[in-house]
Amino acid sequence: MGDSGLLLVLSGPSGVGKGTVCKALRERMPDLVYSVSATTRAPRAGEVEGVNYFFKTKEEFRRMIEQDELLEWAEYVGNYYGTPRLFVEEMLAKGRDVILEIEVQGALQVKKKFPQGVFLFLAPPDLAELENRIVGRGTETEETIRHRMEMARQEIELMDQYDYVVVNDVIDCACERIRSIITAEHLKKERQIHKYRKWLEEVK
Ligand SMILES: Nc1ncnc2c1ncn2[C@@H]1O[C@H](COP(=O)(O)OP(=O)(O)OP(=O)(O)O)[C@@H](O)[C@H]1O
Ligand SMILES: Nc1nc2c(ncn2[C@@H]2O[C@H](COP(=O)(O)O)[C@@H](O)[C@H]2O)c(=O)[nH]1
Repeated sequence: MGDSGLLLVLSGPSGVGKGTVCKALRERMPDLVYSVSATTRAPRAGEVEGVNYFFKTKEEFRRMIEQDELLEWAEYVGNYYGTPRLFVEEMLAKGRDVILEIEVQGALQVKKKFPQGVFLFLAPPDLAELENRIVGRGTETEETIRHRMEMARQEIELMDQYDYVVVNDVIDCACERIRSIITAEHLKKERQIHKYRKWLEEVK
């Protein structure tokens, strides 16, 4: 057992507010490292290469898969999304807490590879509010909104596979709930490390 950082996986349906809550959380917890994903989706207005995403062609993305450069990846509503593996591993090894903001198929892949991660499902107050948020963001076509809402219904069914469900009713409240979870997970980990060191001393 090393002193590596926590791997936090924030997941949930499109439009629930993962990006918004994650941004608020990072402002409150500046030491938290954000994992920038790779995607084949086209950049939205204002999105910056290397900040919001690493934008890739489908060929580039497939090459990343073949060369085992991704911790997880998924095809979501016609595009590929994935987490660059090396960056996450290096940051964790340095003892930094890393947060992934990813959809559900990818989160469940990470859970298989890295069960000691902390898996958080961000849930909407209800489906009508979820749809209001996706529509209100103004980034998707009607067709994509319909597809993302279909995905949301399937994703919500999987929420009991997560360690925590956090309702994003009010941004500040959701953010504080996640902050409390991170604090509690750190205390839990420190207690485990302490027990492990004590055991090592006893068997010396
Ligand atoms: N608690 C909240 N109350 C009201 N509106 C919210 C709340 N949280 C987020 N929003 C709004 O909902 C919209 C979607 O939020 P956001 O883009 O953060 O969702 P997301 O889960 O990251 O979506 P995606 O998975 O598609 O990237 C945004 O317009 C955001 O301002
Ligand atoms: N499995 C992964 N999902 C990811 C990753 N990065 C983002 N996402 C999720 O995809 C959908 C759509 O995102 P959008 O930016 O097009 O709205 C959303 O749920 C993101 O959280 C990733 O690396 N892996």
